[in-house]
Amino acid sequence: MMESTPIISLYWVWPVLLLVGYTAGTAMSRRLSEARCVFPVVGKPFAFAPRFISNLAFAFNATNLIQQGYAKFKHEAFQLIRSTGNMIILPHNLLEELSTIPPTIASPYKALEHDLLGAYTGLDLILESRLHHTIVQRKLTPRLGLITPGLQEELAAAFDEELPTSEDWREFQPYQCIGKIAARLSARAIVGPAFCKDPTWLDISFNYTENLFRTIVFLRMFPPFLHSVVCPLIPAYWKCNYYIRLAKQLLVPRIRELISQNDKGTWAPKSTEEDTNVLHWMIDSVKGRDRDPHVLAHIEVLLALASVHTTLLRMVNVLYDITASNDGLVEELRHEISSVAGDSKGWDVASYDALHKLDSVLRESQRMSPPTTLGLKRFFTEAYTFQDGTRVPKGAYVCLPIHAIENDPEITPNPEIFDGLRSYRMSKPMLTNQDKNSGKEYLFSSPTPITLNFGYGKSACPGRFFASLIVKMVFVKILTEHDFKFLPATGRPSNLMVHEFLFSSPWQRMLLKKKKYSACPF
Ligand code: HEM
Repeated sequence: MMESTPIISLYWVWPVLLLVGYTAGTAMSRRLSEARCVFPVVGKPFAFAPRFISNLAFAFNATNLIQQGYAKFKHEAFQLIRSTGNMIILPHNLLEELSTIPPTIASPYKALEHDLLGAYTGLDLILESRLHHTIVQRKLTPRLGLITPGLQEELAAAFDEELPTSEDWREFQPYQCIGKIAARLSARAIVGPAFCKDPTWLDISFNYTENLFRTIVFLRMFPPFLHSVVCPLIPAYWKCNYYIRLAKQLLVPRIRELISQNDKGTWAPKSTEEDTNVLHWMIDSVKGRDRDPHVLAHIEVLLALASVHTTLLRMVNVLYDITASNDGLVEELRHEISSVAGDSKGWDVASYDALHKLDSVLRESQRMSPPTTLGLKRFFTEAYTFQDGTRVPKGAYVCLPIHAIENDPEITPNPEIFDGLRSYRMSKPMLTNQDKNSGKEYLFSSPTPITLNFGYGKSACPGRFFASLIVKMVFVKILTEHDFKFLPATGRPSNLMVHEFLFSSPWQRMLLKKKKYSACPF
């Protein structure tokens, strides 16, 4: 399912394009962005470094540059340079105000579309349709209890098919195996049982994202005015478009059929296993321009983009983090699962909510290995002056250094140490409280002023509750049915950092064996 693509096929073209692009781009874009902002620039390797050198420095060293900027300008804004324009990095104290500026002025989705080069990757649909957001927020999240049994069934089948089942130690590649499991879990919720085992859908839902990131990582090496020239030369770009076409071929006939039945009043989703999925809810609720089978199929691909690799990254990192911790954490998590299972009559969505220690591990893992080191990304469609006088010009791309904030020793003591039960210890005194919301601010799925990986405020990730559920599901299963360890003489692999993104090595191997007796509660 997961192929590796050589990004560069016409190797001689690249040096020529780089040279032409950078010569022109340096002059143009410096004039465009630096002149408009008064904020200090961080990340120039030397005083008169041309823009392309600063862009390369950002591509290969972004995390350190952001950290340096944060250390130097903690309470004021600064700029970082990348090929697609300068970024204004705001100080933490502007978080509350930034998160309440209406999207018509500070747009999160224009920033996302800009980041993921929407015109080339198909992501520009999010500027026209917000259905992917509303459907997750209004339909999927309130129905997590309803879909939990189906997800558990899918997970059990995926474990049997994708992980080694031997009771002796066997090598496996966590990214590859868990990638397939994450794709199947997301598929069960997004496209439902009719398509969730379909190899074509699983291929699309995994490889569209892989190729999207290959395209943007490569394209961002070039100034924007060269993107339309460079793009057709990148195989990953063709693949992105191919996967969107393939998704339409696969899903459109079924969507068309259901829309027609829905229009005639002969079909509406019931509470059956078959109908409990995002695709069916969308068809039933969508109106106007979005009621187009091609748009709906495209939105399905965007939902796979939003959910598969984000949850995969968390699953793989949690596995590495708990394997690396030699303080009895794994046993403590197993004990928590068995005591929650023992205390409750059945195993349902509430049981996952009761796994406070596991929740704390997820949150700590995301603090140390987030998907991106920058967050609260906003594109300003008009100039704006913050209450403290910080002025952002029209057309500015603005964000917060969330990884630096969360790992600031003044906010998180000993931030370099993975302390799986850090949040659990803070929430524990409140857990006995009768108030259901008590301790909620320490949850993995709760954005707070110091935990910003899901965003913050109204535009925070609507899929975070689903993400929390399926990551916990995977760990309940793996902890109760398997033992795992690193290969001899190896340890926790480092994260791969490119631009502001953190990736996980796809080739890493570990050892896994199935326990003789399963204590899995589902
Ligand atoms: C650990 C996993 C995940 C992380 C870290 C994550 C993170 C984020 C972040 C940072 C945003 C942008 C928030 C902002 O604008 O400030 C976002 C948006 C979003 N996420 Fe997630 N997410 C995760 C999982 C999911 C899942 C599983 C789904 C779907 C079921 C999902 C669906 C979305 C959608 C629909 C948006 C809105 C995009 C837009 O505005 O166009 N996410 N997510």
